Amino acid sequence: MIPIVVLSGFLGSGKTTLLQHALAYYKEQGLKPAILMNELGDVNLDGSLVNGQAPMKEMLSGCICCTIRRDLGIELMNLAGEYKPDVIIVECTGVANPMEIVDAVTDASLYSSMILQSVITVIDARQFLDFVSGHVKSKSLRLMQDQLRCASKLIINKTDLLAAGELQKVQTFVKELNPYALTVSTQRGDVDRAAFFSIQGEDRMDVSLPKETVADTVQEHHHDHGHGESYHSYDHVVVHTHFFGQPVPRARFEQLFRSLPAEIYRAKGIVRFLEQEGQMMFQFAYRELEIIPIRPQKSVNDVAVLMGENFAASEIEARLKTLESARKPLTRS
Ligand SMILES: Nc1nc2c(ncn2[C@@H]2O[C@H](COP(=O)(O)OP(=O)(O)OP(=O)(O)O)[C@@H](O)[C@H]2O)c(=O)[nH]1
Repeated sequence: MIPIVVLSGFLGSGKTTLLQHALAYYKEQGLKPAILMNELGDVNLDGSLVNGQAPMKEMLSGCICCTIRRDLGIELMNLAGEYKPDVIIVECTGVANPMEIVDAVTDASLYSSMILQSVITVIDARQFLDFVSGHVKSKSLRLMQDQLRCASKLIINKTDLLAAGELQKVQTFVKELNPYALTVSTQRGDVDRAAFFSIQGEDRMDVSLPKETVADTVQEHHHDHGHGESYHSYDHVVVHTHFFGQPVPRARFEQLFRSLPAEIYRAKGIVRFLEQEGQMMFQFAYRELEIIPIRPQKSVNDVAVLMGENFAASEIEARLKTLESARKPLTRS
């Protein structure tokens, strides 16, 4: 039986950061992990963060729920067959409905030797608190709650971004929504690795979810897009991909992210700056921007992927284009 560990959590909550801890743990234990990543955009940037550490398959797409329903089981079996891993970690896109993933994994376990080990959900503590206290009006609160409810293990992450006293509030909300999960509060997903990633049988999640619950939730989250197939209702989520044709001025790039509309929760990508040599990876998660120099082993595109709720992609595109029209003054020696 190959145990399957599902990493769930809203866009930018810290799943890939947690995945790094999981990979380190399995390595220490002498275990061979494999990874299945599902990204919302059509470029997988998280993949480049874990490249080479474990065999990986990617499922890239726009309409993730359908891809998941159709292909997740097949991809899991391909991974199992090709690499004979000791454990498979599934990192789902931040807008995946975890119930559907649990359902797909349990389906796969019916006709192959796999078993759902755990569903680990990561929460961005700051974002969650803003959502539940109504500071941010969002359809995504419902999704966050679903992700939280179906977890067997819960990580309240990014506690460094909370003010004094706020952590307790988050913990109370979380406990109300899911009193059963093993719950910890962390910075950068730094959990007790054995407790969270162990693949011992006795630690295994009970997969016998009442079927009606799954069916109800799935049904509730489905509707017809008018092209013959049903998709879940998180279709208010917009993904915009922009490929940069040239380097951009760093200060204006940072300024653009400081002034993004609140509906854009998450962005990531690779960019070159006029003032600096080499490529940079940037990560924008709930209003925080990080920029890290990278040295990719193979050539990678300069690209920005932005995700959020119903934002005007054309406006963002225009702003990114304007950024690109800035030129470095020619210096002659
Ligand atoms: N301040 C702070 N930032 C964090 C913490 N954990 C992760 N981050 C940052 O948050 C950003 C998103 O983290 P990821 O691990 O890529 O999040 P993710 O859930 O994999 O993102 P998606 O795959 O896009 O949904 C990165 O810039 C991380 O460095 C934390 O505890 N505190």
